[in-house]
Amino acid sequence: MYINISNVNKQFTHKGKLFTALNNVNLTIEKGEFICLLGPSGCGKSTLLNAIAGFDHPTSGSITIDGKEVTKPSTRNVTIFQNYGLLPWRNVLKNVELALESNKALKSGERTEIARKYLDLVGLGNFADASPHQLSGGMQQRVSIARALTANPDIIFMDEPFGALDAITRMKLQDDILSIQKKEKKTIIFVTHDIDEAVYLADRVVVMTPNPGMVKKVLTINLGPGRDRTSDDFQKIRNIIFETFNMKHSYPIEYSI
Ligand SMILES: Nc1ncnc2c1ncn2[C@@H]1O[C@H](COP(=O)(O)OP(=O)(O)OP(=O)(O)O)[C@@H](O)[C@H]1O
Repeated sequence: MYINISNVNKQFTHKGKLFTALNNVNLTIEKGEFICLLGPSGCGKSTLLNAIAGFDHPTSGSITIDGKEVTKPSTRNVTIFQNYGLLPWRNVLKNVELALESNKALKSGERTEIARKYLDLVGLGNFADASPHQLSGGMQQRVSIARALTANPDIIFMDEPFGALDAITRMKLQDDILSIQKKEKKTIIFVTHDIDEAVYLADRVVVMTPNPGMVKKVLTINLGPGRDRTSDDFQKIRNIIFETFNMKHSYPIEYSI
């Protein structure tokens, strides 16, 4: 067991009222797993992600990574958000190099070499000199993925990273992150409210429901790599998740071109 989340509760006080954002969450995650935290708005996905990443603390319960209690964010891990987080005054390469600037053991040339390797990996080798504003949203998110990988993290936390992208770009980036995961074998914890995205990406989907935020079901997705969104098995898993949310579609989703 790599990450252990044990009896985690999180309460917030809002306008004098106590609100339970996470109710008795128990979950273990193995090294190298791709985990999707899936659920509707307000079910506590980001709250759970932030607690595992050390940005916030549970009200009670414990979270350990590699046997150590999480008390603050670790430089061993990185988080990718929806809004890319690139510095507009730096070119693409310098944005990626940012991940290595605190590592004083590296010479500037070495930093550049590592950053270029990951820019190539995300298919943006030819855009090293571009400014972030010259790139599309999908390309900007690829730069932030390259920057995250450059730091050689143990865990990559992703909070709805593709939420601002159009459907086609989103599918392309889903494929990119899967092939990167295959090459780099990182542990990825990925927040989404998109059922198809979760079933397409995850080794396991953690289905969460709101009021109070809790884990309703954990589904192991045994579809292997190269998943087909239109296959019967894919639709079956999708239906199980819809049922969990009590909103099962009785008709198959249509695909028309
Ligand atoms: N700092 C805070 N103070 C008060 N309430 C909070 C705070 N952070 C989160 N909440 C509440 O906790 C609940 C869970 O929030 P959270 O952001 O984790 O949900 P989510 O599932 O990630 O939703 P979304 O998909 O909309 O981002 C929400 O009802 C939210 O209003």
